[in-house]
Amino acid sequence: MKSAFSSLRNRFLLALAGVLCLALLALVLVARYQIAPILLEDENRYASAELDRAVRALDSETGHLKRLVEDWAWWDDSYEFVRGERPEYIDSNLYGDTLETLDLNLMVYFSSDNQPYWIAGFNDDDEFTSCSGKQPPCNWAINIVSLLKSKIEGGLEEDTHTWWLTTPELSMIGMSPIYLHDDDVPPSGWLAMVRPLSAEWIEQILNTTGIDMTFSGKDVGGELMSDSLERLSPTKMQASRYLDALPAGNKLLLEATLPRQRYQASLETFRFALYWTSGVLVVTLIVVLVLLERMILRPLRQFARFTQQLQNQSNTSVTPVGLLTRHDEIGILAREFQHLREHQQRQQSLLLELSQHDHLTGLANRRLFDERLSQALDEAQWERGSVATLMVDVDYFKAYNDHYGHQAGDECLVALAKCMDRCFSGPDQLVARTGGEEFSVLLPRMSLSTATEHAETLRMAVERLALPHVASSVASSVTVSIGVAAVTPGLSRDPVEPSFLMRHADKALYAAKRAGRNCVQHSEVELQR
Ligand SMILES: Nc1nc2c(ncn2[C@@H]2O[C@H](COP(=O)(O)OP(=O)(O)OP(=O)(O)O)[C@@H](O)[C@H]2O)c(=O)[nH]1
Repeated sequence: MKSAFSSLRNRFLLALAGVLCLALLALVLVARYQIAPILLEDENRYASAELDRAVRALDSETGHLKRLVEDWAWWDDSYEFVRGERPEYIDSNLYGDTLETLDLNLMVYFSSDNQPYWIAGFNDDDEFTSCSGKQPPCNWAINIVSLLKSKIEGGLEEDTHTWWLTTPELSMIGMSPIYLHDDDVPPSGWLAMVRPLSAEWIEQILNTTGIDMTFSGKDVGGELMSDSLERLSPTKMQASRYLDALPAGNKLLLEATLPRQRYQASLETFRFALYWTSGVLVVTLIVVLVLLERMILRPLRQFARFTQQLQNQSNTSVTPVGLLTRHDEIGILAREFQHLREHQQRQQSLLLELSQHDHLTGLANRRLFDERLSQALDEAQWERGSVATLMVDVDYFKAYNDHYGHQAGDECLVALAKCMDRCFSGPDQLVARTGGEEFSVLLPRMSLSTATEHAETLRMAVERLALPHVASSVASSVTVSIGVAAVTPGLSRDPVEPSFLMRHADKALYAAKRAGRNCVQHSEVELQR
């Protein structure tokens, strides 16, 4: 688990996925708390506008009834009829066909003292009756007549009035004062017409408006009722409006079932945008990951592999060219790393040089001499060859220092070192400063006699240098004593140790010193066979 999160790619993927989820959550929250309320508010306005449209259609219907009732009420014959001056009016006008043609189920004439003068209409059994208001056959209309009478007595401000009626059946009422056509005389009574909201009438309204509506009467006890909207399903909603109606306390309830396609279409558009946005975000995530992999992670892994190679294998691994030639930050990192590595390699070689060489003469030091002697002995072991060594010591060097000074002593040592280097410049031959004024020479693949000859050559070469040494008891110039030893390791039962050979060379040097100095002595090496 820990290693999964230590991966840059996994962490980046996780971070991007988190950002993606947050973005989607933000979109959903915006949809829920910003867009959905706007869409619902828009739907409310749409429902209200549809109700207004339905009400305008109903107003148009009451307008028709108003004009109809005015036509009759402002007819001179009607005026004379309610005054009792035209009894033939009944037979000429008030019969069943007339009401059917006019879509009415009741006509009531009120006399000027607000008493029902004549009633014509269809009773509960749908039989046409026409009678004086006080006669029993018209008792079926008593309730509605008394309702209209109370309206007239309550004082009507306008000339013509329309109302909705809820009982005994849903109807609309139109009333008008009865006037004489062209004389400016007071009205003589009232004419009321009642038109039922028949199935045919409702169907016609539905066709005209295109709105699916139902009508019902409600006794709300005079309460103020406001519009309401109920969302029945994702595709349908029901908008309701209460219209003033008679008798008092009643309302005509208009319920319109409306489609929700506006809301659905907007929602669908938003969903579409949401899906596309999500898709684009996911594609962006994938593209970013691919770019991250190609531009950053892959070169970083290559870089990491290279540094592992440096640790595990060798220091000679080459920094991949692809990394060095990049122009971005990874390229800068690779180049800086390369510079650091080169600097480190230079420091390393310098340290190696310092650790293996003598700083005064530049010759190899004892450490390097011992290493190379050991290698030479190993090789000679397999090749069955011999290895020779010389030990060279400056004669009376203390006296030289005392006489010429330490600085001159140093210069003398440097001159001797150069001389020895010149004498032993063959392959694998090595001259080392192994002590203060003591030098050692490694001569691989060389016998004791040849090495002794070379030692003699060196001794004479030093003499030829003719470095003045007035404090010496052996000569007027600087001289050296040389001890020579050689061994053939292949002849030995056990491996020959470097110290073993050097002990013999030291022994020979000691012999040369005892022999009066400025001479060469060699030592025979006896091996355990
Ligand atoms: N100038 C100089 N002197 C050194 C250096 N290293 C050692 N010496 C001197 O070399 C001298 C060696 O003296 P000894 O060991 O007594 O040997 P010697 O005087 O040469 O006598 P024999 O070896 O017996 O001939 C000492 O005085 C050291 O101070 C060096 O790097 N520079």
